[in-house]
Amino acid sequence: MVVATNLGFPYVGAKRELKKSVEAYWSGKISSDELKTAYQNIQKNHWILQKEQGIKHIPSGDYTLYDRVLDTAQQFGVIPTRYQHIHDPLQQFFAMGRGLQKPATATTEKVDVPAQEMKKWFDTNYHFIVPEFEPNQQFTLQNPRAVEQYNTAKALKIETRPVIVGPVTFLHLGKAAKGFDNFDTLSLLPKVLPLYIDLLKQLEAAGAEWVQIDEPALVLDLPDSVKAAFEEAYKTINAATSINTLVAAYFGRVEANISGLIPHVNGVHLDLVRAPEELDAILPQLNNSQVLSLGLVDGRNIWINNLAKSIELGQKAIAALGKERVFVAPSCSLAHSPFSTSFEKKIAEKNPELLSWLAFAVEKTKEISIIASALENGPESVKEALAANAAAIESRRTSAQTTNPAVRDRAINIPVADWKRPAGFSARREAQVKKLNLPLFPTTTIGSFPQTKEIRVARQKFNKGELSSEDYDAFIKKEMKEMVAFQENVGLDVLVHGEPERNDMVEHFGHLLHGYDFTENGWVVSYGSRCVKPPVIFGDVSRRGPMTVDETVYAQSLTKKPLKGMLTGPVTMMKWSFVRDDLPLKDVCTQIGLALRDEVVDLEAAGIPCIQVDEPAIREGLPIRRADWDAYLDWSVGCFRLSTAGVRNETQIHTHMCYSDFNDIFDAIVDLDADVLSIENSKSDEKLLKIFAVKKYPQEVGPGLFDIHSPRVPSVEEMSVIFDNVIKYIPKEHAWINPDCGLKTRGWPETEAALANLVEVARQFRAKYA
Ligand SMILES: CN1c2c(nc(N)[nH]c2=O)NC[C@@H]1CNc1ccc(C(=O)N[C@@H](CCC(=O)N[C@@H](CCC(=O)N[C@@H](CCC(=O)O)C(=O)O)C(=O)O)C(=O)O)cc1
Ligand SMILES: N[C@@H](CCS)C(=O)O
Ligand SMILES: [Zn+2]
Repeated sequence: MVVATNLGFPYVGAKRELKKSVEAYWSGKISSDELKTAYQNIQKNHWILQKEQGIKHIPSGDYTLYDRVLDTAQQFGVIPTRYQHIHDPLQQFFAMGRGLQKPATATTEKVDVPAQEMKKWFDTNYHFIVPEFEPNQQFTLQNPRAVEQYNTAKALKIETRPVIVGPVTFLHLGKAAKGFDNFDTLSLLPKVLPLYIDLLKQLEAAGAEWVQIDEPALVLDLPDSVKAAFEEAYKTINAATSINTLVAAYFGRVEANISGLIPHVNGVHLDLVRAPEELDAILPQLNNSQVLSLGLVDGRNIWINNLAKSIELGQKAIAALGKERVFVAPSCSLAHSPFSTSFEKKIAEKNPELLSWLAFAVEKTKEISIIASALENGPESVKEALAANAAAIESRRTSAQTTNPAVRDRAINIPVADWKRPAGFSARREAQVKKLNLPLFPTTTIGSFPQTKEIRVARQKFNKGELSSEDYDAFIKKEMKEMVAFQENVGLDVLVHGEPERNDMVEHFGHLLHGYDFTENGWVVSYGSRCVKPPVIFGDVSRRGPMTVDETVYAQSLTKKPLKGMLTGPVTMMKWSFVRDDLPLKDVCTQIGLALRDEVVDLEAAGIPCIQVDEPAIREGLPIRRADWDAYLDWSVGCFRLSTAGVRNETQIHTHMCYSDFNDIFDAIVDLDADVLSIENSKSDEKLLKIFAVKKYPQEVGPGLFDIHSPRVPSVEEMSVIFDNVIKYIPKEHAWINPDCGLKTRGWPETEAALANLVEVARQFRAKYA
C-alpha cells in the first residue's frame, strides 16, 4: 500500500500556543508542569489532526520547546561545562538556548551564562543551536524526547513514527568547543553510535515500527571523510538494531553522498521538490525490499501542489518499486510551513483567487493523502480533488494579478550605470567624512529598539480598527521621539528612528509594495519561541509610494546628529517572504531592487545622510551546493547594488548581516560596495575578524559587541575585550561600535544598560587612541 506520511508538523501550534506557553513559563506566569501540560495538549491535537487528514505515518519527536538540535545535544549529555551547574534540566535547556542571568538569592548563587551559538538551519529562516563538542566528549543518553513522545502518543492510541536527528548531521553541524580548534567533531562518531543504538532499541521496545532519522547534511558538499561517516554510521546501526530505518535528506540534492549508506537502511526520503531529477538516480540503487519516501509536497513554500505532476512522479516510482515500497511525503518537515489557510479570513474575503492557490501545513497533509490515494486506488478515486486542483493551478497560470507590464518593462531596460555607484569608496569616504564629521569609533545601532507590549497592542488595535490612523501615527511619533531622545542621552553618534512602526522588517515593507499579500496567521518559527509571518509575493513588485520617508524625516527633525534611514534589502525581502515560484528568483529580486532604489533616492532627497539597507538573508540565500553559488551571488549582489547605487558620494550606505558564516562569501560582501558594514560577531570565533585583515576589507566595519538574543547585559570589560580584538584586525579609522543586530526582542532596562556600556567602551577606546 502507498503510505501517506509526514516528516514533521508546525509544533508552535495553530495560534502559536506553544510560543505563548514557553514565554509564559519564562516570565514565571506558569510552572514547568503547566508548560508540560500545554505542550502535550498541543501535540495531541496535532497528532489527531494529521490522522484526520489521512496521514498514516504521523511524526512524533518532531516537537521541541526551543530547538530540536538542542534537544538532541541535551539528551546525549552534550552540555558545555558552563551550563553543568544548572541542575534543573528544563532551566539548563533554556540556558543553553537563550542564556541565563539571575542575581544571587539567600539560597542560590548568582547565575550568568550566555547562550550557545545559533546558526541558520541550512537555507531556511530557522536557526538552530550549535552543539559544542570536546575531543574527550562523554555521551550519556538521558530521557530521549523521541521515546517520551512516542509513548505519549501511544497512550493516546495514536501510532506514530518517531523522528530523530541523525548522528552524522548532529556531529557535522556541531562545532569544536573553544580551545579545540583543530579537532574533527566526526571523530566522535564511534563514541556516539552506541547511544544511538540504545535509543533505537528503546524505540523498538516501545513498539515503533519505523524511525525517521533526519540527515539533512546529506545534501551538503561533503568531503569523502563525511561520506564515509554516513556509511560507517548506518552499517553499525543496521548490524545492531532491527527497527526499520528511514533516512531523510531534504533541502537539496544528495548526489553521491548517499551511496555508501543506502545498503544499510530500510528506506530513504528524498526532496523531490528541490531535486526531482534524483528520482531516476535513486531507483536503480535500491535493493528489492527498500522503501523510497517521495518528498513531493513543498514543505518550504505555501503554493498548492500540482497534484497531477506529483502523481506522475509517484507512478514512475511505483513502476520501479511497486506500491508496497512507496511513501508519499512533504519535501521536508512541515514545521517550515504556516499552520492552516483556514484562518485567512481577510485573503478569503479580499482575494479568494489567491487563497485558492495556497496550501499551509494542514492543507499539505491533505494533499499528501490525496496523492497517496490516487497512487493506491487510481486518480479516479480522488477525481473531484484533482479537478479542483487543476482549476486552481490554471487560474494562477493565467491570472492578471501576477503580471504588471510596466514593472517587467523597467526591469529589462535597466541602464548599465544603475548597477554601480559612480565613484569608488575612497572618493565617497572623503565626502562622507566631511559631511558627517563623526568621531573615531563611531557608535550606532542596527535599527530596531524594543518592540514593547504597548507598541504591539497599539498596532493590534490599529489593525482591528480600534485605534484611528491619526491616533496610531501620533503614538508612533511619540515612540520615535522617546527613542531619539534616548539615543542622544546615551551618547550614540549615528541615530535611527527605532522601527516602532514595523511589526517585522520584511512583513512591514510587504504592506507597502504591490505584488505582496499578507496572512493573518501564517506564523513560522524563526528561532526558539520567536516567529515570523512571511508575506506572500504573488505578483510583480513595485512601490505603492514612498515607504519610510515620513518617519525618517520626522526622526531626523528631532536631532542634529546624523540619522540613518532603515530599509530591508532586496534579497532579504525576497528570501524571508513566501516567494512566487512562477518567475525566476533573480527577476523577483530585481523588481524589489528597483522599488528600493526609488526609496533610497527619495530618502537622500529628503535630507537623510546615511541609509542602511539590511541584507541578513544574503548568506542564507546561497544555494546549498557550491556549484550553484556564482550564479546566485552575481544576481543577488547585483540587486543590492541596484538598490543602493542611485545616491551621491556623500550619502553613506550601510548594510547589515547577521546569523551567518561570512568567510566563504567574503568577496561578494566586498562587492556589495557598502560604505559601512555591521555584522554579528560577539559570539563568533576569531576566524571572522581575521578574514577582514587577510583580505584587506576596503570599507568600514562594525563587528557586533553584544548578543541581542539574550536578555543578559554585557559589561564594559566584556565588550572591551571584543573590541580590542576587533581593532587588531580592522584599521582603527574604519571600525564602528554597535551591537550584533537590532534590539526589537529586548526589553528597555537591558537595552539601556547595554547601550550605556557600549558607549562607554567607545569613550574609553577614544581616550586611548584618538
Ligand atoms: C532578524 N530576524 C528576522 C528574520 N526574519 C524576519 N522576517 N524578520 C526578522 O527580523 N530572520 C532572522 C532573524 C530572526 N529574528 C527574529 C527576531 C524577532 C522576531 C520576533 O520578535 N517575532 C515576534 C513577532 C513579531 C510580530 O510581527 N508581531 C506582531 C504582533 C503580533 C502579535 O503577536 N500580537 C499579539 C497581541 C500583542 C501582544 O499581546 O503582544 C496577538 O495577536 O496575540 C506585531 O508586532 O504587530 C514574536 O513574538 O515571535 C522574529 C525573528
Ligand atoms: N534593522 C533591523 C535588522 C535586523 S537583521 C533591526 O534592527 O531589527
Ligand atoms: Zn540582524
